[in-house]
Amino acid sequence: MDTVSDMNKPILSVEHLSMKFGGLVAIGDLSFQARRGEITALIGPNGAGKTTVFNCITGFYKPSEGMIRMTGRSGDEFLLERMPDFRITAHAKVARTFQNIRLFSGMTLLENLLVAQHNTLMRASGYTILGLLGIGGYRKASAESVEKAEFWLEKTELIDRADDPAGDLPYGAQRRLEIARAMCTEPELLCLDEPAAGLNPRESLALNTLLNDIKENTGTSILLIEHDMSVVMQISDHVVVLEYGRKISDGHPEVVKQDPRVIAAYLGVDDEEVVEVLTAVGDDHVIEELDVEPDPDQGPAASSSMMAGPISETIGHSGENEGEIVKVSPQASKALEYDELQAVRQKKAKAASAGTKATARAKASPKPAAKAKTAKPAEKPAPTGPAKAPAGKAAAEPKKLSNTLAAPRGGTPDKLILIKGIGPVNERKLNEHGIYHFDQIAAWKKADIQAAEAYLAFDGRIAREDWIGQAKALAKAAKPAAKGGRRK
Ligand SMILES: Nc1ncnc2c1ncn2[C@@H]1O[C@H](COP(=O)(O)OP(=O)(O)OP(=O)(O)O)[C@@H](O)[C@H]1O
Repeated sequence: MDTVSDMNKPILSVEHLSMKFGGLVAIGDLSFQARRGEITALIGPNGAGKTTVFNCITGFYKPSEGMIRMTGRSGDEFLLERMPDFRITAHAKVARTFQNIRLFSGMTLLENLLVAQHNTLMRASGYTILGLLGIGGYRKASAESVEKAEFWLEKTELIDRADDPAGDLPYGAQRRLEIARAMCTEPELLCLDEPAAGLNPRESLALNTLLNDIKENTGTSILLIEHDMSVVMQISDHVVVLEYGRKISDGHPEVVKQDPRVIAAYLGVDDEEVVEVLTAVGDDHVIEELDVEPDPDQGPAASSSMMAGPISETIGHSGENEGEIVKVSPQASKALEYDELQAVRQKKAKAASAGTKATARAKASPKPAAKAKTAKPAEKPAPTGPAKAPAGKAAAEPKKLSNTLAAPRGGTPDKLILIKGIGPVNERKLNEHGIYHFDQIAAWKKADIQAAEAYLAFDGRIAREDWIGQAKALAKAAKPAAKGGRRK
C-alpha cells in the first residue's frame, strides 16, 4: 500500500449527499472534503443541516443519496453510509460529541472515560469471566485504560474532579469531559457538535487551545460544527458553509469570511434590506419575485426549518420517491438573494454601458432621431414612491411580548443560544425586543409565542423545538450556578 499518497488523501469525502425527511430536504446534493490532520468547520444558520450531516457521517441517519468515504491512516477505506453506527465508531474510528451534552451524569468523571473504553477492555478480557478476573491481558488493559482516562482528564483540566459525579460539573466542564471521553476512543476523526455552546470567553479560549493540542499532538482530524465565530475563525484550517442544506462556500476561513454569500446567509441580511437595494437599482421584476407569498404547502419562506434552499430550484430523489420533485421557495436563500442582486447589478451595468455607447453613437450619427427610437432605453426611471414592502409584511401589525425588560438583569443577559433553535442572529433579535433571560422565555404564554414567532418569522418552531421546556430547564440550572458565583 502506498502509505504516503494515502496519507495525502482527504480523511473524509462527502459526495452528493442528500437527506430527506418526508418532503423536507435537510441536505441537498452536498459535497465537501475534510483533510487529514486539519480542523474543518461546518457552519451555517440554524436549521442549515449541519447536525444532519454529522448524523449521516456517524451512522445515526442513513442518507437518502450520496456517499461518505473515510480513509483511515492505514489506507483502509470505509463507506460510512453503508455501515451501522457501532461499526463506524469501532472500525472507522469516528467519535462524536453532541449538541446537547450526553454524559452518564451519575457516574464519576473517571468512570465516564472508562465506559468509553469498554470495547477495548472487553476484547482484552477475551469475553470470559476469567479474563475479567485479571487473567491474561485484562489487568494490563485495565491499567492502561485508567492511565489514558487520567491523561485526558489532565489535558482537559478536570483531573481534580476525577471522582465527582459528571452531573455535578459546571456546563463548560461537562463539554470538556465529552471531548475527553471521545478522545479516549483514540479516534481518527473527531466530530464536535457545537463544543463552544454556552462557554464563556475564557472557556472558549481554553477550548481553542485544547482542540489545537489535539490536532497537533494526536493526529486526530477534527470536524467541527460551531456558531461561535471566534472559535471557528481562530482554529479552523478550512470552512464549509451550508444554507438550507446546500453548500454556499468552501475554503480558507479568511476567504469564506469575506464571501458576500456567506455574509448574506450566515449573518442574516434582512429581507427588507435586500428589497431596499433592489428598489434602489430599480428592478421591479426581481422585487416581485422576492415578494411572493410563502407556498402554504412548503411552510413559511423565512423559516430555517422550511424546505431546502433554492440554489437549484428542484431536486429529484431516488428510492421509493424516485422522480419526485421537491419544490422550493425562491424566497428562502439569502445566498441566492445575493446572487440575484449581483445579476441585477450586472444587468444594470450592462444596460448603462449600452446606453453610453448608444448616446455616443447618437451624437456621431447624421440621423440621430431615427436610430435612437429603435434603441432600448438605457435606464429605467428611478422609482419615485417609497420602497415596496414584501407582501404580507406591511399589513402585519406586530404583536407585543408581555414580559420584556429594558435591559438585562444585573447587566448580563443569559446565553439564549443554549436553547436549541436560537442562533446568534435570533438571540440578537430577542435581545432587541427585550428578551434577555431564560426565565422570560420560560414564562411565555400563547400570545407571547405568537408575538415572538412574528418577530423571528418562525412558524410553529418555538413549540416544535420546545423552547419553553428548554428555557425552564436552563433557568433552573442557572440558579445554583449563580449561587456558585459563575453568573453575576
Ligand atoms: N429527524 C428529523 N425529522 C424531521 N426533520 C428533521 C430531523 N432532523 C432534522 N430535521 C430538519 O432538518 C433541518 C436541518 O436540521 P439540522 O438540525 O441538521 O440543522 P442545523 O444546521 O444543525 O441547525 P442548528 O444550528 O439549529 O442545530 C431542519 O429543518 C430540521 O428541522
